[in-house]
This record gives sequence, structure tokens and C-alpha cells, in this order.
Amino acid sequence: MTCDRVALGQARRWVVKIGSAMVTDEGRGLDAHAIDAWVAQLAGLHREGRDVIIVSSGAVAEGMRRLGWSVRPQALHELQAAAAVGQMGLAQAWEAAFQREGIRTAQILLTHDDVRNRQRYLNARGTLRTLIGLGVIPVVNENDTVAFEEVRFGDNDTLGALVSNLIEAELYVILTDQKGLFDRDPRSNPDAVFISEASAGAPELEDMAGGGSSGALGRGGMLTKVRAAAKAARSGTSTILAWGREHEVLRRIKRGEALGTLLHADQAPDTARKQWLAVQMQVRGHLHLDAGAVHALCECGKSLLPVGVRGVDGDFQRGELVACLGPDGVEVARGLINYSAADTARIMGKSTSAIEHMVGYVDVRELIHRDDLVLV
Ligand SMILES: Nc1ncnc2c1ncn2[C@@H]1O[C@H](COP(=O)(O)OP(=O)(O)O)[C@@H](O)[C@H]1O
Ligand SMILES: N[C@@H](CCC(=O)OP(=O)(O)O)C(=O)O
Repeated sequence: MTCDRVALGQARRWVVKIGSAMVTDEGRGLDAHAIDAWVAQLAGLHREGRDVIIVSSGAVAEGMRRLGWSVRPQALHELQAAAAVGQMGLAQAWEAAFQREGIRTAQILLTHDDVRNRQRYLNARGTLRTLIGLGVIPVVNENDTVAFEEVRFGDNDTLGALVSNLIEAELYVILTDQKGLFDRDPRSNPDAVFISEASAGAPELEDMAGGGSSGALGRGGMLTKVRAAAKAARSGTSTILAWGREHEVLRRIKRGEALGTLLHADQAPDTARKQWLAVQMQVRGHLHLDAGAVHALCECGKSLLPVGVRGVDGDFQRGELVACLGPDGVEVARGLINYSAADTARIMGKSTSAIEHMVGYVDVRELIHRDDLVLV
């Protein structure tokens, strides 16, 4: 046992994400036995006064089973139809299991738009916090039936990280079909080495997780899990990746046992607004900065002015999220831009006085104000 694990086991706010294969017994159908076992442990945490939120996958897998489909459909509408059928069973299974423990649950279905729009983000946060305050356990999934391909979270690992940010959870547990992260996909590399601990966001984790695939039912594989841990770390949340069928997995994590892979959040948490900016996935365009602008942003904490921009890609509107790339093409920051792509192309490379001379006025001096900018 390490001290970190023991301290984390005492976390007050837990987000627990459970993958499709775990919830649906590899697609054979909702695994009531496994759900009961998790619920007994989650109810224990709840009774001790911890706040618990569940992110449950499995709607598509359960819907496919109920519809008698053995192969995951390609067509988006069929996937959405399966999710609509399966979500009924999923919500029912969690509710019934918690009811036996005398605990109320609530269903929360979110789309990416719900966190992209600042007002809806604040609403989602308010509702989750209210439910927690009422002693209700929220069960979250993506709203698959309305999410279009390009606005989907795409995987519940990311959704769980966003929920961890929303409620500033101390601990994010991802229960999956492996014991944790290995240095290579253990499915195809039997001698892969287990990683017990690492810093969330360490660049080598993506290389370890990136080579493999997901299981037959899951969407993200390990790559989305290590990326999700990096996102969760922005609100100071540490992540544990563990095997969902491990005996008493949540109780043992609570006791500080070294189960699974611990990905620590060791940076200081961002402010809530900066977290919101950083974890938004819908980057609408890219700005290519010169070395001076990279220095101003990264070393001096300044706003981005048009003069430091050498190129622009994408078709974005004022107020949308863009990524800022250095001369080597590596992303250094992202933020909400004050000009559309067309206007940015017109004013880039020009000083404020030249812009004023050109158009007769300057609407906003900064292309991206430093309050709307996060370094990555
Ligand atoms: N480095 C790795 N370590 C562990 N598992 C990996 C790694 N790379 C890829 N994987 C694969 O990721 C799968 C888990 O992802 P996924 O099927 O999406 O799970 P879930 O449904 O729980 O989200 C594992 O079954 C494994 O084959
Ligand atoms: N929203 C989808 C889950 C997609 C997903 O992320 O699945 P998984 O990789 O198993 O966590 C569903 O309920 O089927």
C-alpha cells in the first residue's frame, strides 16, 4: 500500500465509470449479479457520506441483445435505436439495485453540446450538485439517441472525466475488462508489463495505450482512458483504472489497496472556467503562431494578438474554440477566439495600429484574451 492510495481511498467525491463489456457480461445481457455487487459497495460509500456518481455504458450493447442483433450496426440511426432500447434496461437495472439498498437514483443523459455551451454546462453542473446534495446517486450516460457523430463524446471515459471536472471529484475510477494499463495491449501481447502508477498526462502513456484496440463492445480502448485521466487531472482528480470483476474492487480501493493503475493528478487544479475550456473537445480551427507569440503566451501569460499569427485553418465563428500551434506544429494552447476565421485571416500578422488603419477601428485588441486561453 502506498500513502497516495490510502489518501485517495478516503476521497469524498467519486465518479465510477463502468464499461459496456462489464455491465452487459460481454454483451450477453445486463449482468444483474455484477451490478448488485458494485451497488453494494457504492451504497457503502454513500452511507459513509461520500458523494458517488456512476457513468454507465452498455445501452448499445444491451439494445443489440434485446433486438437480437449479433453484429454492431454501422448506420448511426440503428446504433441510436439500439441505444434507446438498451438505455431503458440500463436505467431500470441500476434503479432496481439501488432501490434494494434504499437509495434513490437519477438518470442524466448528456451530449457534448451540453458542456460546450457555457449556460448548459452550468445547468448540468447545478443539477448534478443538487442531486448529490439530495442524497441521490446520478447514473450518467451519453444521450446516444440525439448525439450526432461529430458532437458525440464518443466514449464514456471522456464523459466520466468531464463529470469529474463538473463536480470536482477527487477520485475517478474506471472499471474495465483489464487489470489496468499495460505497456502494450495485453490482448495481443501476453508478456505486456503492468503499470501500477504514473502521472496522469505523462506523454509516454499515450504510446502505451495507443497501439491497441478496444474490445468488441467498447468504443475507446485504453487510449481514451489515459486521455480521460489527463482531463480529469485538470480538476485535481486522480484516476484508477481497474478490472471491474476484481472481488470487492471498490471497497479495496477505498482501503487503499494497490489495485489497478493509479494515474495521479499532480498539477494544481485549473480554475473551473479554465477546466471547461481545456476539456472541450470540439476544436473548430487552428492558428499557427510564430515563436514570439508562443513565448508571450507560454512564458509571459499574455493574451494572443493578431500580430503573432502566421496562418489559420478551419471555418470557425467568433466565440468558438481554436487550438494554437507553435512553429513546429505542436499545440501550445487553446482558447475562445474573438474573431471569425475570415476576419482572423484578414488581420493576422498585423499590428493593432495597422488593423485600425486598415478597417478604421479595432473591435477587440486581443484575438484570444488570456482569460479565455489555457496552455496545454
Ligand atoms: N496498453 C494497454 N493496456 C491495457 N489494455 C489495452 C492497452 N491497449 C489497448 N487495450 C485494450 O483496451 C481494452 C479496454 O477498452 P474498451 O474495450 O474500450 O473497454 P471499456 O468497454 O471498459 O471502455 C482492453 O480490453 C484492451 O484490449
Ligand atoms: N453510450 C454508449 C457507451 C459508449 C462507450 O463509451 O462504451 P465503453 O467504451 O464500453 O465505455 C452506450 O451506452 O452504449
